[in-house]
Amino acid sequence: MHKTIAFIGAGNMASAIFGGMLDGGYPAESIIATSPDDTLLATLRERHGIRTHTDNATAVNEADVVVLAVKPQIMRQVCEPLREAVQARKPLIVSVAAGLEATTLEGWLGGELALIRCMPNTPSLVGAGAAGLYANPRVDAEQRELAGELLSAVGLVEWVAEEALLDAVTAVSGSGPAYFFLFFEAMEEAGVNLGLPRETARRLALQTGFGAASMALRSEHDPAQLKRNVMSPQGSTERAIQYFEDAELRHIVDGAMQACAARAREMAKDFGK
Ligand SMILES: NC(=O)C1=CN([C@@H]2O[C@H](COP(=O)(O)OP(=O)(O)OC[C@H]3O[C@@H](n4cnc5c(N)ncnc54)[C@H](O)[C@@H]3O)[C@@H](O)[C@H]2O)C=CC1
Ligand SMILES: O=C(O)[C@@H]1CCC=N1
Repeated sequence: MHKTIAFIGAGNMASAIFGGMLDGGYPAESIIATSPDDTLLATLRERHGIRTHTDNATAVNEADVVVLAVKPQIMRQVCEPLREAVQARKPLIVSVAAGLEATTLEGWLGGELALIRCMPNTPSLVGAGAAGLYANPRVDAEQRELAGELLSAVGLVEWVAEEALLDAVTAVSGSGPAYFFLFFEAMEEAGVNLGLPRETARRLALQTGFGAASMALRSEHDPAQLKRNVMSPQGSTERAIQYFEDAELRHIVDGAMQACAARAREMAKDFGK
């Protein structure tokens, strides 16, 4: 018997998760999505056959698991009206919101709850997600297993022991897809500058990213060794890697990820009031 999962908010992240779950065989009738946007909900019903509601409390009343997937900015105004429904039913709560702390969410939802904070990413849509999960002390072993199972249907799941580490997960994998998309954009542009047709440059860059990640995931060698294997002595790769090192790419990556994690911490303050 599949648990009924209600996604409160049916945007990019929620649809990436339930889209991946549906592809993995999760029954459409066990998934509910909510949004104030009727047109979006009609599209989701048509495309996926899932159930939808414009009223969030109605969805909570039917759910075993409630996934909070609205923007952090509006989380409070979405959670507070759900107090009664949530406290009556006590479903497992899973928040995918960046920054917002478990105790803040419990407060908005009217008191102590089994709550899992999850930092997923959008490649969940193609079953290649990577998510960091933190369970508050009220989550029991069965709920932990359930959340792990749901998210592992759409990719890698890594549990973290301390809630604060979710800000680091945000910097690595939550926001990470955007870094790679930026890199692909830059590689495509450079390929065009070198004379390739844009579509060719794009396909080659994307396939190379996919190939490098697939290979590294399966290899017994670490990425540093795999990189050295591509660098023939006095060859072309050596020049490119030297250019990256001289331009302090590692320092740039570290700075960008520090900034990302710092913003996640700030968001807890800005939107957690
Ligand atoms: N986009 C990403 O790559 C990631 C996003 N997240 C988190 O996921 C959450 C959602 O982000 P996105 O999906 O990107 O945003 P989005 O803007 O695509 O989706 C938000 C959805 O909430 C709906 N919504 C607005 N008001 C609502 C209400 N009162 N009740 C129910 N639904 C309502 C909107 O219709 C929209 O479909 C955020 O908290 C973000 O921090 C986490 C990891 C990655
Ligand atoms: O940019 C954001 O705030 C969200 C969290 C991780 C990815 N997107």
